Amino acid sequence: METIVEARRLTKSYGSFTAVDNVSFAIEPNKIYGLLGRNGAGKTTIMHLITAQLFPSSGELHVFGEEPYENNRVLRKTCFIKESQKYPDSFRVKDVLDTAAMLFPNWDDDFAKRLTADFNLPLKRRVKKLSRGMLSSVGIIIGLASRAELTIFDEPYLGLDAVARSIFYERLMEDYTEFPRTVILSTHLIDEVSKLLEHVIVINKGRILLDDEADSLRGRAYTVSGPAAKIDSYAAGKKVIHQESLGGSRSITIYERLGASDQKQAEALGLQFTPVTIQQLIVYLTNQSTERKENLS
Ligand SMILES: Nc1ncnc2c1ncn2[C@@H]1O[C@H](COP(=O)(O)OP(=O)(O)OP(=O)(O)O)[C@@H](O)[C@H]1O
Repeated sequence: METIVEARRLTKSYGSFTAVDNVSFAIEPNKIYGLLGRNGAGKTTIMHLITAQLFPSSGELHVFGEEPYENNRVLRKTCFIKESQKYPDSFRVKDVLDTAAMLFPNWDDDFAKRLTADFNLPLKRRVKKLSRGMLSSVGIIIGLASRAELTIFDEPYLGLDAVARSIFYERLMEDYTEFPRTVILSTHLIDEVSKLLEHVIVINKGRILLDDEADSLRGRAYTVSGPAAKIDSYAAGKKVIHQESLGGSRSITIYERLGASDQKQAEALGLQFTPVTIQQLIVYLTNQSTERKENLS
């Protein structure tokens, strides 16, 4: 099957500021991607490039094998749900859903109705009278019921409570299992979504910091803790990406897979291991690259 998005040396500058800097990546079909990174990293800019709302300054971008600009073949297969989507003032929830039904060829009206009930959305209420969280659920319903081959959610849940967010994750997983498609999810709630993600792309200051399968990232680093002197001797020659000390104890996170000989060495020293979540890994790596750049400048 064809690659859904292919970016080669993609760059987007705003005046003298480069928001997306020479990035290359591929989005494969029928996978859920996490597009992650700190505020201002360049995630939304990348999503706007993919959905033809921005032109690249340089580099190549193909979506469904074609350039996306003013290309209806590409755009009708794509659904982009953004944080603060605006709807016409006169529209009721029903009008918004009816309009979406006309735009997306794979739209499932029954599914949209079930989701509307799940999120307790009043179909007849004017959109401008909805609460912040309700407005977010309108976007989520459109993103799910569109069943677009490429569905992109950019921080879709401003104001959405924890129950509604978990409904979103459950419905996404159920529907994706039955109707596989490509989903890009950009969020800061990494722990919450990490079970859904199959592939993770981390952007940092406009560049790609990580681009890997989620399963592979799960074992990529580990934390080891114990008395400071023993930890220091264990850390020698290893790539430490984070450390914390409290009294005479120290805990360090090592950016390596835990090999059998490391495990033996740590056990001989009486040290304790804990796994590192994807969220922790990203926090440590993005902090580290910020610190490194600040030290160099
Ligand atoms: N139209 C614009 N003109 C100038 N700079 C811009 C413009 N749009 C975005 N930027 C800058 O580009 C950088 C990347 O912004 P972008 O919105 O892509 O980040 P993001 O990763 O989506 O951040 P967040 O997680 O906060 O939404 C930021 O420094 C932002 O200020």
